[in-house]
Amino acid sequence: MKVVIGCDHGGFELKEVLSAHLKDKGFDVVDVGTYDTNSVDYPDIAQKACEEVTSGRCEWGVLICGTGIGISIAANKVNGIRCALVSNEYSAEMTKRHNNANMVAFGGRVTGPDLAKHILDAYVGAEFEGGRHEKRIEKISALEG
Ligand SMILES: O=C[C@H](O)[C@H](O)[C@H](O)COP(=O)(O)O
Repeated sequence: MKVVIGCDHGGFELKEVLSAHLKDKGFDVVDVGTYDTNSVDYPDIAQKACEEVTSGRCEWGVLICGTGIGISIAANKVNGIRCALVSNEYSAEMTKRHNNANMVAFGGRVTGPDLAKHILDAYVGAEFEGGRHEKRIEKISALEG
């Protein structure tokens, strides 16, 4: 399965860790940058990564900035993207089960690498439940511009 990963300079180190982790788990990882710690603007990275998902080239994606906040806000402006900022395993699992989130965001300056890997595993291991959650997601889509 193809997945996308992207970060700004504040998320670069964690991106490297999570990208390697996803590859170890057998995912085909599309890395849209950034590729070093030079300063970049997270909305530009969010846009690139979201395009990989909305186009269907990637199934889902991971975004990382310093806090995870800016890049998730930017991603959630893109029609069709449901990006959850996650900092614990329960939320990561539930955002797949209930929100069918197609992107998860991390704060590279917030969440340590080992915890982040566990959080990502919780998301990867969960399944969307459908049912009553379908119509709620339809209502989210109806809010899109
Ligand atoms: O929400 C925004 C992110 O945390 C950015 O990574 C952060 O604002 C970048 O800050 P700076 O340019 O001071 O490294």
